[in-house]
Amino acid sequence: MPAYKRILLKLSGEALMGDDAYGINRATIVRMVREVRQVTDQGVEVAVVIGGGNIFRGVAGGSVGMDRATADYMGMLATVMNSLALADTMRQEGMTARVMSAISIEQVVEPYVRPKALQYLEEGKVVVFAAGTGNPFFTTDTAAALRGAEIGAELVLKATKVDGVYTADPAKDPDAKRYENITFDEAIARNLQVMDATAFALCRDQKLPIKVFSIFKPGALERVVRGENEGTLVHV
Ligand SMILES: Nc1ncnc2c1ncn2[C@@H]1O[C@H](COP(=O)(O)OP(=O)(O)OP(=O)(O)O)[C@@H](O)[C@H]1O
Ligand SMILES: O=c1ccn([C@@H]2O[C@H](COP(=O)(O)O)[C@@H](O)[C@H]2O)c(=O)[nH]1
Repeated sequence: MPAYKRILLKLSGEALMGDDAYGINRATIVRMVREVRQVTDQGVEVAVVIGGGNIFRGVAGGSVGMDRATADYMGMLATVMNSLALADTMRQEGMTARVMSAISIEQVVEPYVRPKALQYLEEGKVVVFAAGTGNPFFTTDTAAALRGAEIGAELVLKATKVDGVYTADPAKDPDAKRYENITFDEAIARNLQVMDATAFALCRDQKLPIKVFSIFKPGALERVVRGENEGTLVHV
């Protein structure tokens, strides 16, 4: 039995690369979509925000010397590409998804209109929120917190490359220890980089809990949705 009726799933853009150096790995995106299908099949309403780190980030190497806002708009466009790929893969897997963009690009995807998004969710369609918040100097983690609050999600699920929140970046520090749960205040005070502080602060203020877990661990998403012990819970 699912423990939640409506969730906001933040999917790592970087994880989409799989073992490739760049872009979207076909087998990886199909695997991710099948994980999502396991929870939509149980009647859970799912909205998705996907990152753009597999293509472009405003603050990454490829943007050195660029105007920051311009680079950030490129990053937002990268998330539109990932959103289109995700929705199309969902279609191929027999699901119905709608992409809604925070920036105007109407020949490609429909604009984000909150009541329309709520209608799609009530109809059982997956809604993919593209282009982050629509503003430079933000991230898709903050977009996940924002849209999660707007649609009344009960939980934000951050599906990423690591299996929870650690005392330090586990990709860099082999001695890092994983938290089972941690408060927003502690995550912000310790400057834990798994999500940005803006996203943590927004979720804290809206009392919207976050689960951080690995997108590479088969069945982990379904276990989180069932309320089982998986990943790290960040809470008020
Ligand atoms: N304290 C920490 N605990 C867990 N992970 C951490 C921590 N500090 C840094 N990280 C790193 O943060 C990464 C997740 O953050 P980030 O949002 O950059 O990734 P993502 O979700 O894969 O990105 P995107 O969707 O932007 O492509 C992890 O892969 C991990 O290496
Ligand atoms: O609200 C937003 C969301 C994203 N951006 C830019 O896009 C890239 C990719 O997003 P990630 O969250 O890093 O995956 C990000 O680096 C920003 O450059 C944005 O400007 N505003």
